[in-house]
Amino acid sequence: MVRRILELEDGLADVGADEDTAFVQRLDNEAEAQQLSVHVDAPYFGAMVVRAGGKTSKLYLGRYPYYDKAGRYTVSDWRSPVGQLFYTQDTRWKKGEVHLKRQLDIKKRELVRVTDLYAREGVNEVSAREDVLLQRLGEGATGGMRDIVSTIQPEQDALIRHPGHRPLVIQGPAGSGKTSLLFHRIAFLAFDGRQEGALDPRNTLVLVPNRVLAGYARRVLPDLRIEGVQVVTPEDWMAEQLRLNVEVTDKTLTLLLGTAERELKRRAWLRAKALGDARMLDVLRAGIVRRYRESLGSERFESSVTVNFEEYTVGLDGPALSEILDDIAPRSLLSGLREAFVRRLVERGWQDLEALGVSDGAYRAAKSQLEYDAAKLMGRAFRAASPITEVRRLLREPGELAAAARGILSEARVKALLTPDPAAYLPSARTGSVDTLELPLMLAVKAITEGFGRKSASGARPYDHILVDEGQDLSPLLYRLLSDAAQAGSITVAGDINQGIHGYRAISFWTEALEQLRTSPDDQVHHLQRTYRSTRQIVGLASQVARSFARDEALEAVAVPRDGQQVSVLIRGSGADRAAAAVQDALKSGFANVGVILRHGRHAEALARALGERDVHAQVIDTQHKVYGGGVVVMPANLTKGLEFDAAIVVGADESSYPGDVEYETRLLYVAVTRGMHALWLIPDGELHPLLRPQVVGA
Ligand SMILES: Nc1ncnc2c1ncn2[C@@H]1O[C@H](COP(=O)(O)OP(=O)(O)OP(=O)(O)O)[C@@H](O)[C@H]1O
Repeated sequence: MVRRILELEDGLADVGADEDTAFVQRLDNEAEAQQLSVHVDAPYFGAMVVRAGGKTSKLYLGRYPYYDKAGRYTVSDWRSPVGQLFYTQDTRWKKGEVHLKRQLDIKKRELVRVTDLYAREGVNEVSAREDVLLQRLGEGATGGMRDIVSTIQPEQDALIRHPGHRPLVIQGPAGSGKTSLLFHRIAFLAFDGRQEGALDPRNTLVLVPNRVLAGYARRVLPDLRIEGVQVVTPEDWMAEQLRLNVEVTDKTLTLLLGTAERELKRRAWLRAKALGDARMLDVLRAGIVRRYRESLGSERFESSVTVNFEEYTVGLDGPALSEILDDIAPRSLLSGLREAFVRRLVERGWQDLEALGVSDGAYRAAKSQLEYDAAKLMGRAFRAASPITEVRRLLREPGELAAAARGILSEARVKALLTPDPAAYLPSARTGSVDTLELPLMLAVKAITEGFGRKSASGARPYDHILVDEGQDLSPLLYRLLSDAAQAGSITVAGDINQGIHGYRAISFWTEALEQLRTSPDDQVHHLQRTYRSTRQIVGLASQVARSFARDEALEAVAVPRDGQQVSVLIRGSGADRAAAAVQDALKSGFANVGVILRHGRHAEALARALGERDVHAQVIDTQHKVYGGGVVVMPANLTKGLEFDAAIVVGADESSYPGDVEYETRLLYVAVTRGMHALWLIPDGELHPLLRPQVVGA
């Protein structure tokens, strides 16, 4: 390959013939050299001997395909149908049979290791695959998400290749490869050899819980050769759809964590649940339609066109206009009620004009007059209120809200909805803010009135595919909106119901998401159980924490058989001394990426300063606006969601940091202790958290 690249480059300087031919030849050579250059360091990772049509041949499998013109050195794409044979336990496919599957570990042009995954002589495929995997998992973290192309496991492969237009919901414990799987799924769906047709990555949307994770995960995209994917947080996506540039608050969470008053907390919880109910879309639509209908009652639509010096007038009275409104209201959200109303009015007006004898030749002139008059009517009757104003007005006017909600929500939900906001007394940002509970409602109003979706030259269009990471934290209402924002059934959701930290405003069970996304009764939740990130010692401890709040829906994690050092608990000395000692220990053990995880972002700076005084230099990531690029960092637990480190050091591994009776806190503790790949240090202030203490069996 190197020789060929050199040949091509030599040729670039001097290509004979006339100038046009030379130009085309040069482009060809450049393209070939470029195609080859990505292969040089590691051209393939797998080889297979297959027998098909009476012929035995050897084929290679790589990250990028390469088709040698002479046909001697062909590398097939990992996403191709033949690629799938490599990842699964299957040895037969419709065209023939596999005789050998061999893993070739190549690093920087050197063959490091050869492992036969399957040979007819009887290698145990399962254990050989495991050996390769364990080898890979023992390697260090990279500070960004890794591509797992060469070691995709059979259970992951099946999900990556799930049909693109069928909704897919994946439940998996921390470290089971959910985020990796989502990004590899985009690469698979974008593969141009797919029978269903490749999707354009620029038309896909990936939602991740925070901006730090978005940056971390985005780094795997170039390796997978996908470009233009929009990776954002749900809040940022909603704000962008609404063209809002304000701070997003979560007052309910502040209240739930900040008050001891049970009754207040109960009311805040129930109100938040009601606002996130999927049927709120119907409530809002009913409210808007009712108001529009009331205004239309006293309106009249009239439009006149002059054809051949003769004037023709059509008109519709209030009841006829309301009928049109009722007819279009239940339609798709994408285009919006306002535009659909104008379109229908124009259609209807034209029909009436035709009935009066207006000929086809006058259509264009008539249409633009009708559009003008329809827009004028709409301006009068449907006062354009921004989604923010609309939602806030509705939430302030219990009478109107109750009238819209009756018959749609249960009495209990209506009551919860009408509860004045228990968190209203909390201060808001001076520059203006919206609350995270309001955002999906505002987006719903926008969808109902103006439409929403991916922006394109011809208006809003559905996304080719939407992928959601940490999907347990989204509300049923948002799922309902997302299912309309994507092509039918083209949505993939991954998450861990045990890592859900926003129960008050999110789904409680996966079925609540599935109900909104399902296109057939066969669509079910898929479960992952194996976890790849951490050693057995770390997974054992994390499972202990998870058991305190585990849902039946989530299977307990099973660690791959990889051992590491025991989890260390540091007791003596000041918190900063112990944290500094742990970081130094980690670095000495060869761990380059070390996460010092504490409960609150507001303490991160002080801790980093204290570490600095002890000659330990750490970057602080205390807000979503900072980028994690590897090395030693101090971070609050909530921002570490989805990230991983070689070693994690949990500072404040105690009940005063994570109160045991608040599920939000114990779930956050679970997130914190599941971030380390190879080692974990616990640094409690006082006694170790009860959930982290060694369990005494049979006591
Ligand atoms: N097939 C695989 N081969 C090699 N490494 C893998 C494989 N699957 C997952 N991993 C590794 O396991 C780790 C966890 O993966 P990932 O972050 O995708 O899991 P997750 O389920 O999203 O975790 P969390 O819920 O904690 O965010 C990563 O280091 C990833 O590279």
